[in-house]
Amino acid sequence: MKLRVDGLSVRFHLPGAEVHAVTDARFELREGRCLALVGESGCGKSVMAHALLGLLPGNATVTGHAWLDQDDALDPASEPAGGSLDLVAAPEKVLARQVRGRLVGLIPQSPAAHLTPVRTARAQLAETLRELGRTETPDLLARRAGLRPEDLDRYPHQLSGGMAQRVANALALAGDPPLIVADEPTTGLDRPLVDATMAELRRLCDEGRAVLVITHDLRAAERVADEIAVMYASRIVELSQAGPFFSGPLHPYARGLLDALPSRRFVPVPGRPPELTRLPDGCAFLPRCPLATAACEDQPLMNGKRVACHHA
Ligand SMILES: Nc1ncnc2c1ncn2[C@@H]1O[C@H](COP(=O)(O)OP(=O)(O)OP(=O)(O)O)[C@@H](O)[C@H]1O
Ligand code: NI
Repeated sequence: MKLRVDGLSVRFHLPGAEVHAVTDARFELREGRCLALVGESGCGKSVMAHALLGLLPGNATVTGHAWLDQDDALDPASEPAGGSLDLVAAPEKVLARQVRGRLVGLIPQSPAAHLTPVRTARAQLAETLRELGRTETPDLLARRAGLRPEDLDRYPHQLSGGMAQRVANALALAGDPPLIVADEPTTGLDRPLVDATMAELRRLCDEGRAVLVITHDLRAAERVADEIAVMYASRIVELSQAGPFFSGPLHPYARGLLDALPSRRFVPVPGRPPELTRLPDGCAFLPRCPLATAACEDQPLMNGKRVACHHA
């Protein structure tokens, strides 16, 4: 299994404005690997994830491709067997019946908010298993996710943050999908739970799944990721192996993000990102960039390199 995102763009149409939420994203992610997508709030991370699952609202236009190559999927019986499926072009029927939960599992941004308040965790797991045509019991699924059977008798408001996270993980894994997308899986969790969640994602990866984790917690990303994609104002501006990235980020924005960490210089990137309704023709980071020159009025592109910057 391999995900190949190729020229993916998302625009939202609003009265009198167009939001450039994702622009020309390109990356690959294969089984056994974890890619962390990092960047400030509002840069387009969740929109990218939702585009892969066909979960965007009606005012969105998605262009480009997101190929899911399934030649060696975890479960060879999964439909459609073999071949490639373009998640962007796939009709909703295919996404609903074959993709969501079966090929791509989503661990949503706030797990508790995605659980139905009036039903126990067990009832929700049972329903998801039934929909996916799986024969495992909710208890087995829960045990794999680190929950005790008695936890499943609880309603969402009776679950701690960590337990709600585990229920969300169990739901995302119910259909044994080869690709997991985790959108800010550690929001609101304390440090030990962040570390436990990251260790769990790493385990899913080491079992042979592909994991795309979205986070603005670089320390968490460092613990789990093989590769890092840095997003700024709708574009991926650096795409690198994790080791070289953390020892020497190339994009001035990526350097700024790392310098902002308490364990490093603890100096935030000055200024604010631009509005996605009014992006400049050139480099969107120009007004905040210590390296900017007149050359930056031309949009820097990755063109197969690690970084989109005229000066890095
Ligand atoms: N339905 C929509 N209509 C219009 N604009 C939208 C819609 N959904 C998202 N956006 C805009 O798309 C941009 C990207 O949002 P997104 O949720 O992907 O950010 P993010 O990087 O995930 O941020 P965060 O870290 O805060 O979750 C934002 O400017 C947001 O306002
Ligand atoms: Ni988000």
